[in-house]
Amino acid sequence: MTHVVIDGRAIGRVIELEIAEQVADFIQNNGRAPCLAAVLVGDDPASAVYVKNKHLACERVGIESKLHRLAGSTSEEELLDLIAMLNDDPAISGILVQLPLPSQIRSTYVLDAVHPLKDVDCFHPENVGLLTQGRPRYLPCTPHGCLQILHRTGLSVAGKHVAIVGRSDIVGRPLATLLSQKDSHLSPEICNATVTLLHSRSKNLAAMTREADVLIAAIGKPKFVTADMVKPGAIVIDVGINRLPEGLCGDVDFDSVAPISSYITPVPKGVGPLTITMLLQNTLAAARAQIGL
Ligand SMILES: Nc1nc(=O)c2c([nH]1)NC[C@@H]1CN(c3ccc(C(=O)N[C@@H](CCC(=O)O)C(=O)O)cc3)C=[N+]21
Repeated sequence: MTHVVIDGRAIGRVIELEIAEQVADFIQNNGRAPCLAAVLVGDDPASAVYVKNKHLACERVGIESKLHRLAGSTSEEELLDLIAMLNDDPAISGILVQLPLPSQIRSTYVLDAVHPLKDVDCFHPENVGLLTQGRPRYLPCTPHGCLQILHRTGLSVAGKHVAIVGRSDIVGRPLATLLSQKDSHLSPEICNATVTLLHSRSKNLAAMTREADVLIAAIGKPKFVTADMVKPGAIVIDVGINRLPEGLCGDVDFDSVAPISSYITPVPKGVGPLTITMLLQNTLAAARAQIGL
């Protein structure tokens, strides 16, 4: 079967052009640019790459970005103090606390402390609640990236069986919420899915993934999804980013799965770049929200 390898980087660049135009309008009307504050605690090399990619993406669309680098030994209280300062600073539109945080810091406490209007990750319970009720303030970046990939490739999930492997608060669960909702802000084709949310305790996992028209892998296990788990002709979206000695790889065994898929996202240059593009969109939305737009 012929399959299409979806170019997430190219889709991201198209959306960036749209965002750049809106950022230019915002600057013209308000005399200043939206500004993202990124907080990086410790020196995890992968986190450093992501934060740098986010900074470069902000530059491309005209969003300002300020990086706050804290030592790996930073206390929860010190981090909360910084967040309180960023919450109160009218020059800051959005706040991103890069995960994972060092073990002495309780992520939940810290993420709950970010002002809901500045919560560009959509991790705050108020924003998760709004999302769940179908009236989102912000969409979480990686799930939104997956929706955009489907939408901009002209694919549909309406009425189809979507299997998501992985129930994380950051990807799997919000994605299941969005895809199964009655309405979509993007298009009627990107909602109304029948969603199966699979996880480490699921029995007969492969039997269920094989039933899926759209299979989304977000479990953080390198090459977990193999050809025998995929229905021929399925759309396969790989959210995983794993660092192996031989390089980056996703949660899908690309070489065996690609030939039986109809559409598949690669790693890198699949969902990853879209995650960052959607962060830019949320930062612009946050800047607007703060001036009551
Ligand atoms: N508060 C918070 N928000 C996040 O959104 C968040 C986070 N913490 N912690 C880590 C994960 C992971 N994540 C990625 C972002 C960009 C790429 C990305 O740019 N990927 C490129 C390549 C990157 C590379 O070379 O490593 C690609 O797939 O082509 C990947 C993964 C955001 N996350």
